[in-house]
Amino acid sequence: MSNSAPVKISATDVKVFYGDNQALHGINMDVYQNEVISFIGPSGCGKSTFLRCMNRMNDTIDQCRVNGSILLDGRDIHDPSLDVVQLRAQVGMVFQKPNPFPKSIYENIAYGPKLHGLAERKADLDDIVESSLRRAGLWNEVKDRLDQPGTGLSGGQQQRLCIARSIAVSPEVILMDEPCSALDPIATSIIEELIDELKQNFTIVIVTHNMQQAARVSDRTAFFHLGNLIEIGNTNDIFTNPQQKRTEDYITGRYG
Ligand SMILES: Nc1ncnc2c1ncn2[C@@H]1O[C@H](COP(=O)(O)OP(=O)(O)OP(=O)(O)O)[C@@H](O)[C@H]1O
Repeated sequence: MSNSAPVKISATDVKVFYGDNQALHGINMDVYQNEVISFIGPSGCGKSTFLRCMNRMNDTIDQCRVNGSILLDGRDIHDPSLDVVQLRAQVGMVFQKPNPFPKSIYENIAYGPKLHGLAERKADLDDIVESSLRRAGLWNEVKDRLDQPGTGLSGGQQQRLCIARSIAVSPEVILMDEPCSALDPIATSIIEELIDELKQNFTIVIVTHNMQQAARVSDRTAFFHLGNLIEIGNTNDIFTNPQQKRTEDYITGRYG
């Protein structure tokens, strides 16, 4: 990934507190448009907390306080005039455990576009449902059973349904919090291939515990430790020639 790509998200001195416990100690990071960037680091180092800062999902957690600045396309996401529902459509999120709504496959995808007024006619909605499922690589598997419950799909299919659901509201960034940790190796490799295709159109930030996955899918990798960003760089450099001893210790399995 060339660092000449436009900056999509710019975080400056981001600090996060859960009550008295400080989880992030001043994170500075630019995320570039159409890159895949992985966050790695030992459990509890703040990867998910920082990911959730990017679409203000931490607002939903009691006691959680975020300081610092996060710009999306140059605009402060904490600006009081910003519509947070709109922000979460622009910066979508896919969670560790697939979480389809208890509705039909069709309704899982159609819900967001209806909420955001993206389709005036049923035919427009049908188009969004089909194109989202196609882009998530799921259309052929579900096109004959769109009226059946999303929860009846396999785990890997459910995760692709959740990715399709986030695509349906035309996001620019997709945040993925360990999206494959509940999936078997085949479903995992399908999602990894999908990430590779999605980066043509979206910026993707992924938290993963699986270092091989970070190495396979991401252009850049960021290593976190104890609430600090220790090192960020091209994935190949981070894995073959890390500049910081703590990064090297982690990727070589000396701790964590
Ligand atoms: N909802 C919460 N309430 C209180 N403290 C929290 C909450 N979520 C995270 N924390 C704390 O913030 C710190 C960072 O947690 P976070 O989940 O961001 O780390 P992580 O690197 O994503 O960990 P993991 O890899 O285990 O998911 C930890 O000390 C954790 O206990």
